Amino acid sequence: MAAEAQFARMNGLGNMILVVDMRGRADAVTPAAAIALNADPATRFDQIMAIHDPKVEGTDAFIDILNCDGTKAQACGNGTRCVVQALAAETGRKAFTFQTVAGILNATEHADGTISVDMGKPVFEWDRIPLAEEFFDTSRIELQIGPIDAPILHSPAAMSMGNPHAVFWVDRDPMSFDLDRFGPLLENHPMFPEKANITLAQVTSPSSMTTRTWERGAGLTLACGSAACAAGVSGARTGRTGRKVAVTVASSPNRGTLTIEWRDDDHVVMTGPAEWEWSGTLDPSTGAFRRDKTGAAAL
Ligand SMILES: N[C@H](CCC[C@H](N)C(=O)O)C(=O)O
Repeated sequence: MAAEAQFARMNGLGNMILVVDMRGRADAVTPAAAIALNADPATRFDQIMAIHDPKVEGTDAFIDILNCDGTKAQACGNGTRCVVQALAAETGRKAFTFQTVAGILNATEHADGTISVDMGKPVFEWDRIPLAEEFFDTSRIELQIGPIDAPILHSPAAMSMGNPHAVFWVDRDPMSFDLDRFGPLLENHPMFPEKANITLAQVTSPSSMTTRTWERGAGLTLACGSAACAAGVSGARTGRTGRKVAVTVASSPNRGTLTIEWRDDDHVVMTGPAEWEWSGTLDPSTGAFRRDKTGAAAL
């Protein structure tokens, strides 16, 4: 048993997030705790964002990210917005700098409550995504699913946003595809030695698209922020869209939208909402938890 840690159940466009306050202590949320928390309907989640004391000067915190199957993720856009909202509510500050295993992220809460996260630079080199095969141009890799002469999904754009992504272009609503069937096959395809997050994207105008994602380590989620970044960047990279797009996440409640801008300095900035649901305390080694009685937004 470990000392209890405060946590908040939050969401970003429906992407279910547990923000856990691990500051001032040396232990970590264990994979076993993640699996136990995910098994309880009250705390079922897509990602845990564990806030640790900063490890490098100039950052406010180190963020450890776990998927609901207990594996680690290098990036989580929706979860990062949740962390910003929780820390902004606690401190009154509006701007934060975080360290993750994927690098340093700057984030800001705006006056209207939306949050922008600089998700860093996209990575296109095949061996850094990583892919199992060498591709000079990863904006359209050879990979398909379905009958060989009439593939259902084919030629995705591959890239890393800190975590690996494949974006398949589709010409109808992404909700009309059996992503629960294709998702696991593609996530675990030998092309992706570290697996991949699989997104279907329908371009609806030069400045808008609709997406749906099968997440590595989490399956079908209501929304995935880093996938929206990957789709936005891939749209611009392949000439389908401009560098600023409204990404409607088809699977999210009310088909919510994230704004993705691939800036001229190569950084990708994601802007969208975060929502606090309730708070409690948990044991980060076992996942045993208690819900707070108070209704106030807090960690
Ligand atoms: N939901 C997250 C992505 C989690 C990524 C994770 N599934 C992985 O790369 O293993 C997001 O909003 O960006």
